[in-house]
Amino acid sequence: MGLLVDGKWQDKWYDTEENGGRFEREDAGFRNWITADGSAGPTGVGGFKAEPDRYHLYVSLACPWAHRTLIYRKLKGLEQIIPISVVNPYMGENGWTFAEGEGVIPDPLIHADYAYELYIKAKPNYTGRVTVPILWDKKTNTIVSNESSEIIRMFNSAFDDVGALAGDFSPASLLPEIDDINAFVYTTINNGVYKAGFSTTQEAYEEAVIELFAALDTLEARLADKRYLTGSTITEADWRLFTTLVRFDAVYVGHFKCNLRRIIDYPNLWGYLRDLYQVPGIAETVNMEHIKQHYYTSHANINPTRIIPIGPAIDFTTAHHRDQL
Ligand SMILES: N[C@@H](CCC(=O)N[C@@H](CS)C(=O)NCC(=O)O)C(=O)O
Repeated sequence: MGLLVDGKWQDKWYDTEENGGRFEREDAGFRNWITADGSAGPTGVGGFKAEPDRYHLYVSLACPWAHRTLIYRKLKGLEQIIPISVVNPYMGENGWTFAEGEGVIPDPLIHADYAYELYIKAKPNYTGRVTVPILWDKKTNTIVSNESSEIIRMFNSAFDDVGALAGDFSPASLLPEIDDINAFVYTTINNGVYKAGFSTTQEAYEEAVIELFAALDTLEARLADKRYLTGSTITEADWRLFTTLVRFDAVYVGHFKCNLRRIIDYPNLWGYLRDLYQVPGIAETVNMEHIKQHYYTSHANINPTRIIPIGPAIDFTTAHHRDQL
């Protein structure tokens, strides 16, 4: 685990000392957008037109942020249009690597051993953390974006005229509501589990866990009479919540000490999670081996023995009956 400083790799864990033991996530460094006509998106520069076989996506199957992009790639039928590479689940002193392992797909473009090489190739003096997902442009040899929330918005519509499947998970009419839910879910849940797990003081940990479970309680109530977060259709808000929920009982309860309750203890959230998991194509994007291996072996300060628990035995495929709502 580390970061690049002026294009040089440094092996360093997150610094929580300045914020009373609190983990603070750094903003992503590459924020351009692929658009249908190549014009600039909401941030960054233009020049990234949606074209088949121009872009490459680097992901970790363990990472909840990268998982969002894999879900959209699947649902929008972008598999032929945007190929992927998959990093090794173990993130050690060199950060993410393409070291051989089950499920790893090496980098066909610059044949990188380490993900940080892609960042240096894109920007030789890059300073910042080396995170996945990474959306790469083969034409200009650079990173278009390393911000998952923006990559999924691109995947949602930019490729619609070049072979993507129909489907809009952030329709204009629901966008304000989706954005509100996203902001709440990001702070309290998506990033909340990390704030709990990476905190280095009791106070910071408790603050995060209490906020996290209050948020889960709120969503449990919301999902009592709504099949999905905004109502009867699946939106981006659901997919963004899904990638955290699907990891929760296997990893966040034990490894990140988010253990007031499990997702299976919440009848509505548990049914909702199974409902989303059973959407065609989604189960294939969930790799529980990579998920468990990554967390339990990569954070030696949290789990020094690197023992991976064998449980819990969870079955995401049982009937959910949420279609009756
Ligand atoms: N804001 C980014 C965050 C991505 C992120 O933090 N990914 C994690 C993996 S789950 C990572 O690569 N961490 C490496 C590090 O922080 O050094 C996004 O949503 O795309």
